[in-house]
Amino acid sequence: MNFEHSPKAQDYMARLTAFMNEHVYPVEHDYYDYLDSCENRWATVPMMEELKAKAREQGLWNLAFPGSHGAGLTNLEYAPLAEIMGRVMWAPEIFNCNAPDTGNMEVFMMYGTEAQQEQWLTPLLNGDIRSAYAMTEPNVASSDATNIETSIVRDGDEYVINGRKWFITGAMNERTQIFIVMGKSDPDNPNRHLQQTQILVPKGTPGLTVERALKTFNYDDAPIGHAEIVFDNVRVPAANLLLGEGRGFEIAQGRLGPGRLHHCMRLIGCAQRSMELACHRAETRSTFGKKLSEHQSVREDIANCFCEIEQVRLLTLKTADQLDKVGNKEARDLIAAAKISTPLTVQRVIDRAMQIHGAGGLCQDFFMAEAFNYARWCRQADGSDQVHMMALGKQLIKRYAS
Ligand SMILES: Cc1cc2nc3c(=O)[nH]c(=O)nc-3n(C[C@H](O)[C@H](O)[C@H](O)COP(=O)(O)OP(=O)(O)OC[C@H]3O[C@@H](n4cnc5c(N)ncnc54)[C@H](O)[C@@H]3O)c2cc1C
Repeated sequence: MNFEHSPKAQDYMARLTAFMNEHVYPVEHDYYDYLDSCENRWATVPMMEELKAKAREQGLWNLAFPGSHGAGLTNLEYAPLAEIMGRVMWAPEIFNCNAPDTGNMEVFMMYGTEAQQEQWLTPLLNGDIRSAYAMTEPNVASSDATNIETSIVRDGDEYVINGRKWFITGAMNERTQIFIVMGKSDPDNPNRHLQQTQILVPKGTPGLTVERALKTFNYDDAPIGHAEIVFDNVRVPAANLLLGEGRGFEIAQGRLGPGRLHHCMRLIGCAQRSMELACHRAETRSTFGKKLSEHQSVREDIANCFCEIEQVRLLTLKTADQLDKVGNKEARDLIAAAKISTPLTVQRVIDRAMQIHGAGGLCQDFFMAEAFNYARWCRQADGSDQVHMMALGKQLIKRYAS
């Protein structure tokens, strides 16, 4: 096993770190100040557009795609880069590497027609528009995609869509132009994995309403956001179908391999930065006659942070390597293991770092509180922990029981 990053990855890591040091960390809080003072929290943040232009100029753009659409990095090479971006909550978008757009771009790459790619993939790759992926519904347990109730019904040359979705990331943002919507076109099909269909709904289509922004632990994640949206007799041309009727489940499965792992990679960046901040804090404040860093329990907390970060980083790197070598399907056990372990572990690491910071660790002056929120919601987004455990456990029992 070679634990060294490739020369190409090392080159990108150095350039990305330099970019973060020069252009991102110094304005990290300005970004939030702008959002707090602007009139529309869902509008484009001018600073973001300036940073995107700089990143693109420096070739730090579309780093997530192994193929010809981006920098041509493997998943293994991308992992340390996503970790570096994950150190600032809003940084991935600067490099066009943010969720859910990377996952949605992959959907267009894998399943889009040429016309769909030209209309939606090209502007997404250019960072000119944003996109949303609409599957989860408030009225059914959406962990089980076969529960989805939104209907997609053919009517002549069109499809008619009716349903309600929530937690749709990106739907609040003014630049989001396209919704990839999962619904049922054949609810009575005895094969419950052939009931679903995915279809493209452009923003502004009559009957599509963004009703409200949802918050997690009171974070609205502006300007991206997570929204509740309604489809009321929304009509789109039949050409907006993705892949074909009844193939929605297949697309959902294909979409989530790398996307799930990208969250893990970014979360490791959150954890690493939290640990580093905790070390700094512990060294610079004192209680009961000695530095915090000299108290045994503080050293233990920091040591445990390190141990746990190493564990999930190695797991994530191994999973990325397997994704490159054997693909999504064959690497699914490791993807599940990383998806189960990383958010929970990172949550624990950040929690320790917050504690070492005292009351300050819980407030907006440090990035830990928002990062904790991110780790916590990653235990639901892209599938609840329990669903991944169910699938992984089933596979393992099948493999080892006989
Ligand atoms: C911030 C955020 C952003 C999101 N972004 C998007 C998005 O862009 N698009 C989108 O479509 N969705 C999005 N989601 C939704 C996410 O994908 C769903 O929340 C997730 O799939 C779970 O569905 P549910 O919320 O309906 O939970 P339910 O299906 O109601 O599950 C509730 C709980 O039941 C338990 N459970 C379920 N199955 C099992 C089992 N087999 N064994 C044991 N326990 C079980 C688990 O504890 C689970 O948490 C987002 C969620 C969050 C929090």
